[in-house]
This record gives sequence, C-alpha cells and structure tokens, in this order.
Amino acid sequence: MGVSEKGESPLFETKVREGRTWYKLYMLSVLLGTCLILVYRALHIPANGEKGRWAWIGLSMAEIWFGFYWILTQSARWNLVYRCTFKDRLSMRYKDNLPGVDIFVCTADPKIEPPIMVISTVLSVMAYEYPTEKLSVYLSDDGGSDITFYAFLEASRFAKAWIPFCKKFKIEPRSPAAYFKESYSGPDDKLVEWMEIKRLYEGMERSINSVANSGVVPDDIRKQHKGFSEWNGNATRSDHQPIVQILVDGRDEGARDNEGHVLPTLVYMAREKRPHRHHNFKAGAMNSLLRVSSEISNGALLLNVDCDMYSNNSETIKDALCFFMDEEKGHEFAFVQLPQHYNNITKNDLYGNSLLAISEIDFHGLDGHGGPLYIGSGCYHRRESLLGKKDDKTCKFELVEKERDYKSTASALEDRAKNLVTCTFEDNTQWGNKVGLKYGCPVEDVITGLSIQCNGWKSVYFNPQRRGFLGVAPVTLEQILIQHKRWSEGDLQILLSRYSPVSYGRNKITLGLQMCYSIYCLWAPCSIPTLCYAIIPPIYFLHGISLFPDVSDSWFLPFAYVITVTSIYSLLEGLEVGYTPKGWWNEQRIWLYKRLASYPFALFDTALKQIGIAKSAFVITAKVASDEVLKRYEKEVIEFGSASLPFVIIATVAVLSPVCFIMGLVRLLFVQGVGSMGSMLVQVIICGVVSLINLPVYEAMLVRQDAGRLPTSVALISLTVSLFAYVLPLN
Ligand SMILES: O=c1ccn([C@@H]2O[C@H](COP(=O)(O)OP(=O)(O)O[C@H]3O[C@H](CO)[C@@H](O)[C@H](O)[C@H]3O)[C@@H](O)[C@H]2O)c(=O)[nH]1
Ligand SMILES: [Mn+2]
Repeated sequence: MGVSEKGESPLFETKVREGRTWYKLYMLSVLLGTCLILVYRALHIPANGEKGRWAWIGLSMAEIWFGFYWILTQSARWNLVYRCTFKDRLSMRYKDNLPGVDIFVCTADPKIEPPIMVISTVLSVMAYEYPTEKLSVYLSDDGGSDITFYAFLEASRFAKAWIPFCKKFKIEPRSPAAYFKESYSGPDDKLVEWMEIKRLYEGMERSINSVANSGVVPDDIRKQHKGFSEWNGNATRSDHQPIVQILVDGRDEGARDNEGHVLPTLVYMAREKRPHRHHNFKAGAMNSLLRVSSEISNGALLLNVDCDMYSNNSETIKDALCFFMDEEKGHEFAFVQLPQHYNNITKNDLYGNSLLAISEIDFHGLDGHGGPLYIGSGCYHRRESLLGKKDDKTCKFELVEKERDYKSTASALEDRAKNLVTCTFEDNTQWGNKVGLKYGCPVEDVITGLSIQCNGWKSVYFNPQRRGFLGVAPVTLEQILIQHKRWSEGDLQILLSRYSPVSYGRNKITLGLQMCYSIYCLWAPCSIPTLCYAIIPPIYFLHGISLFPDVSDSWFLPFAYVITVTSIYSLLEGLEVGYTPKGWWNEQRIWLYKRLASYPFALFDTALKQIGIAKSAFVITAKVASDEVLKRYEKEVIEFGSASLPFVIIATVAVLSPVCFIMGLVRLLFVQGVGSMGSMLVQVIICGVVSLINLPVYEAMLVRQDAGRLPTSVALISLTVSLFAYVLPLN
C-alpha cells in the first residue's frame, strides 16, 4: 500500500486489469487480417471498364475506414483501470471538516420532464449521507414554469420528513418515486413510519400531478408563498425576468427538518429569457448556476445531474471526495465522472440504451489514459477547474468551507444573484468561452471536459458496485435517433472546432486519450462506409457480380477470419458486460440504425453548420410516453409509427437485402449456374445477416396492426426503391 509523504495512507486505489495478453494477441491477428484484406483489394481491383470497379473502390474505402476506426477503438481497450475508495479513512481523517457541496439539477420543460420526476431527483440529492449544512441544491428551470416552482416548494416541505426517514433507516434509493415503486421490505417497527411517509408522498404526488395536468397553479396555492408573485406579470417560458428564490436557507437556524436537523439549502433559479436572446441551452443554465451558487453557498465541490437522473447511492459524494482529497494525487483531478445507467431498460435492452460496452469497458480504458469524458449528468467537479483555472499543481482541494456570505439576508442574496443571470450579464465576458461550460456545441459537456483536460487536469472514472445514478432512457426509436444525432453531431463538431482533440489536444493530453476522443468524434462519419457495406454487396449479388474472393481462394481466409473472430469477440464482450444474447443482438441492430438513420443527418447538419447556414440546436429528449407506447416498449416491440425519412431509410435498407437475395438467387439458378455461388458467399452472408437483423422491420410492415407499425407507404417506397436496384445500370 502506497503511503504519501506525510505518511497518510491513500484514500483511493487504482487497479489495472491484468491478463490482457490474449486480448493483445487477438488484436494483432485482426490487424494482420485487415491488412491482408486491403492487400487483396489493391491487387485485384477490376480494370477500367470491367464491371464492379467502382463498387470495388467503394468497398475498399469502407474497409480502410473500418480498419482505421477499429485501431482507434483499441485505444479504449488497451489499459483498463478500476478505482476503489476508502471512505472510512476519509471520515477518520477529516471527521466533519468537509467542503461545501453545491448540487445542480437542470430541467427545461414541465411537459416532457414532469415536475414530480424533477423533484424526486431533487429529493434524492438532498438526502445524501453528508452534513446537511454543507449541502446546497439548485434547480435551474429553463421552462421558467410556476408549476415546476410549485412542485419544488412542495418538495421543500416533504424533505422535512423525507431526509430524516432516509437517514434513520439508511434506505436506498433516496428518490421517493423510485423508492416507493418497490414494495415494503424490512423490519416491522419501520413499517408504520414507512406507511406514514408513503401516504405523505402520495398526497404530494397527487397535488403536483393535478396542478401539472391542469396547467395552472390555483390561487389558494399561489397565496402560500411570495415566490409566486414572479409569475404575476406575463412571464412565459421564453420571455421573463430573472428569478432566484431561496426556498430553504441553510444558514437559517429555523430551517430544520422534523427531527431538528438543519436542512440543506434549496434554491430555485430561472435565468432571464428574452425572445431574441440566445440562451445556449444547458450550458447557459449551468453557467448561470455557477454564478448564482458562488453568490449563495460557494461550495468547493459541484455535482451536476439531469432532472431525470436521481441519486441511487447516497455515498457517492464521499467517494468523490476520496479522489479530490487524497493527499498525494488529489490535486490532479478536475472531475469524477460516474457512469450513467437507466432504470427503465427492458430485459434485452430493446434500443441498446445502456451502452454497456462504453460504461463497463471504454471508460475504464479512457481512465487509463488520463481520464474519462465529462458526460453531463452524474459528474463531480472541482469548482475552480470548471471556471477555467489551469492545474498549476498547487490546487489543493479546499478543505475548509470557501468564503460564504453569512451576513447578508436571503433576499439580499437573491437580489445579487438575479443580477448574475440576466440576458446581458455575459456580454463581453469570457463566459461560455474561457470560463464555465463552452457554448455553441450540442454536447457542451464533452467539449468542456476536453478543454479542462487540456488545461492540465486529469479526471477519474468511478464505477461503484451500487449504481451511482439512474436516469430515464428514451423509449421510442425516434427519440434514440434524435438523441444520437445530437451526440454524434456535437462530437463531430468538437473535432472540427478549435478545441479539437487532435490539434488542440496535442501535447496537452496523451496520444491514447486523443485516440479515445476520436472514437466518439467520428461516430457520424462511420455512417457512410456502413451505408456502402449495407447497400453495395446485395445489389451486386443481384446482378451476379462478385466483390469478394471465392471460397476456394486463399484470400477468402482473411475475410472469414476477421468477420468471424470480431463477431465472436463482440458477442463475448457483450455477455461479459451484462447483455443477454438477445440484448447483444438488439444492440447490434441499433448501431446499424444509428449509422443508417441518425448519423447521416448529423453529418449533413454539421456540413451546413460549417458553411454557416445552420446553427446547432438542442432537442430535449422526452421522458414521458403514452401508456400504449410504454406497453409496447415493455413487450420489446420497436416503435416506428410514422413515415419519417429516417424510418424510410431503415426500411429501404432492410427490404433491399432480401429482395436482392431472392432475385439474385433466381438468376444464379437459371442464368449463371450455382457453380458461381462460391464467389458470392460473402455477399450472400451479408444479405442474410442484414435480413436477419431486420426481422422486426418486416414484422412492423407486414404483420403488426398497432399504432407503432410502419405505415404502408413506407413499405411501398422501400419496395419500389429495392426493385429499382434491378434496373440499375452497373459499371
Ligand atoms: O435548454 C436546455 C436544454 C436542456 N436542458 C437540460 O439538460 C439536460 C439533458 O437533456 P436531455 O434532453 O435529457 O438530453 P440527454 O441526451 O439525455 O443528455 C445527455 O447529453 C447532453 C448533451 O447532449 C448533456 O447535456 C446531458 O447532461 C447528458 O445526460 C436535461 O436535464 C434538460 O432539462 C436545459 O437545462 N436547458
Ligand atoms: Mn436525459
């Protein structure tokens, strides 16, 4: 065990995953196979005028891309590290001498982010195992909604019973919505209190939902708190004055829970919005929160969660502190990112939402190269680093509380804070550029994390046994495609921005980390080679033109080897990280769909943005769905339902393969003779796999009658396009 200079034992431990020799051998063999494939391509390129020359070149380019991209992905698998913390040492060493923690919850729309969900998240973070006088929770409401404010007010009352209950019985999770979803288990003496608090919660839930459903806050409620006066004018979502309300002032001796303990500070904030002022989405909200919180509580440690992502583990503040407060290494770290998990994933993860290969493998690999990305929710930050300070190796984590204003009254604080969140406050300042989260990128989190790492800081990936945070994953295919369009578009824009991991990152972060960032930055361009591979081989099979070596040819071996071995490896890895076999298969399908029907749009919009025609937007992911849709989701039936362009693309690619296969087979049997089958085997396999993976699409077109089926028009379009392949003049 390492001991620091001062003779203190460390607060955390880093373990390297051993036994990677086999993996590295596998890697080298695939690399060799890929090289052979490329050699084959170069040696056998059809002569000018020969059929299939352009297809050949297209496939070769795709293979070069896949090979290159595959090398990049290896960087994330090269050196996996795992972290564990010693919270008992932290407690022994520092007792209650711990820093202030400011927690930011962001919400933006009371319709697609229901207030009851938002406040359950708020309550879960209020109930952390941490000295409450050091805890402040801020809600940023970009919806500027009095309904959300009302729910928040209710939460501040319910907290008086909820926090002592959580701490007395040490319950998990501490989101009341999640907790009461489970039926009661525990000793009898707890049951009475459990029932009582459940009754309270359900009462609150009813009131909030009825106000939310009616869309207006009734007058008798408005009289209960002076804060509602902010909505007396004609404040709307996109046009209102700055609002800052301290609902619970932790400095106030009277602000106590039912057991007499101090309550955490609780602040509602809706930054000023004006119709013609761009508000920079979540990044703008976060920067406002940074300023407001520095005025009110000024905690040294920050936690950011999305409104749907509740804390599922009440110990993670202390875990994070084990990294920041470690005597030897603590000063290096800017942020500690926890994985994002979801509590609404179906058994076989229908839409591949859990991205387990990323959270269980990739990010441990990134940690081995200097630290994971900042991915928005579930991330602990050191305040200075987020404010743009460079790591000068003297940044000892502030143990004692930072300056906090104990003299001013709450309303004086509110007034000062309001001035910090006006539309004009950031004009002619470095906010959004050198200070705070970066503006102008749909993935404000990733670009901000990268620039922090380029400032000399490291980050940590902490993946505890008990999940740290659980969120709501999208439940329709359309939502997934939209979310991934935002992500892939944002990541690609980072590559093209002045903060590019390739150029700006040079000599600032390690080569390994540069490669890891590129994996995500290049999601969008992967769409083109995937489209090539899904379309070209079937069409050429239909026309009887072989694009791959004959089975009897020894050049067939590298193709067979690379395809088989990487598929088997992918399956094994999927099972290792926790997918069911079907879940793995679903995830393959979703990757295909993202590459066919989400990333191309990201590519297109990025191109428009580069030439200055478009501006990037942030489409918020819906966290609610109708009962019908939910029922289908729970039965693992893919939701289509409309004739949108992405679905037309998916359907067309899906239909093309079997159509080409059947027509091509007929041609083989009657025209060419089955003897030429051997030279077509790879193309047949591609048609077969694409058809198999698309079984749900055929079902959605031909069998299903529910509202989530594919409209007949889509079926007709896709069939027409596929038949068109028959008359396509190939050269
Ligand atoms: O103008 C806006 C838009 C969004 N949000 C909030 O940002 C969060 C994330 O939005 P969501 O629609 O849920 O996006 P996701 O794709 O689920 O979010 C992931 O990706 C985003 C970047 O694309 C990050 O901001 C998030 O933290 C990360 O969890 C939510 O709490 C929103 O309320 C705002 O506060 N203001
Ligand atoms: Mn979300």
